[in-house]
Amino acid sequence: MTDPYDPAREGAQMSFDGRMSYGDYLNLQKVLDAQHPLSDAHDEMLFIIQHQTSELWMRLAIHELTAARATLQEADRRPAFKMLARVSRIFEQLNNAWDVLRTMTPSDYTTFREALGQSSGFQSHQYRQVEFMLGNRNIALLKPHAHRPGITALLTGELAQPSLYDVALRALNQSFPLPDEVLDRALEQPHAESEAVAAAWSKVYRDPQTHWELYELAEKLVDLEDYFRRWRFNHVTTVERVIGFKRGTGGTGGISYLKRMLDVELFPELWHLRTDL
Ligand code: HEM
Ligand SMILES: N[C@@H](CC(=O)c1ccccc1NC=O)C(=O)O
Repeated sequence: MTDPYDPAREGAQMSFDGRMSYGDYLNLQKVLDAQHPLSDAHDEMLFIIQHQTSELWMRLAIHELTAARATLQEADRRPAFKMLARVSRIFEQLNNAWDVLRTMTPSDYTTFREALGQSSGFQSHQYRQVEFMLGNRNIALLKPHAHRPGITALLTGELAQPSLYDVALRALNQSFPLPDEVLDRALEQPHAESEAVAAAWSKVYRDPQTHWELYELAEKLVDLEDYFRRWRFNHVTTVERVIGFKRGTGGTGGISYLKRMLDVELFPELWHLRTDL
């Protein structure tokens, strides 16, 4: 009989007493100890993990968007493109994750929906931060966080900073001067569509060779919004599939609210210029 294969013979480290191991580095004890279903429903674990993993990916998206926004204000903007491409891939990842959640039927969900009380993704502060960073700003949506001063400060701080699109427009302004009302807008509000901005981006798209960096930036933004729209669509479709037209636990009309959000345009000029090219 041969001895069982032992990776230690070729040097695998097998002793972690006093040495940092995989779980230590990743703080797995904390992460894997954070799932506490409130009911006996089998599918509640799926529901919790689906949301927790989404929040982790959003954490990375915020990290990347923060760095991309800073980099777009530097002399060499190109490293930002890689970060923006990564954010699109994160949304692709979140989009694919709906396939797992879709295995939960309305019958499965109703077994634990009541346990959720009035909690809802509507109160996700990371999601709200992503929306605010991308420029979909609305001070009314700070209210669910009023009881958490730290989070309110974070979101209010976000509304005081230029959005990703604002910094892109400042870059555009260096080649095609834009009106003051575009550059000095009230930051806590969403960007208002502007003909001057559309005209400037159109010039970029009519001569990409000359304006390659702006062209690349514009396409990275369109790509990002494209994936973000798919997330919204997957969400509303899953919601209709699972709860139909019931009101949301967060108190909104449910499908009616989410359908309204499908109309949001983050970078309107970049979509509208295409008709006239
Ligand atoms: C069965 C699954 C789900 C159902 C039935 C559902 C339902 C809803 C409903 C009805 C709303 C509207 C707000 C309200 O509650 O009144 C909402 C908002 C929201 N949900 Fe979900 N959701 C589901 C899964 C998810 C997942 C997996 C995420 C990922 C994090 C998520 C994130 C959000 C966010 C961020 C909002 C706020 C959207 C906005 O303000 O534009 N939801 N959801
Ligand atoms: N709004 C959902 C509940 C829900 O989906 C939810 C509840 C708690 C934590 C995250 C959730 N996900 C998205 O809204 C509902 O009305 O059933």
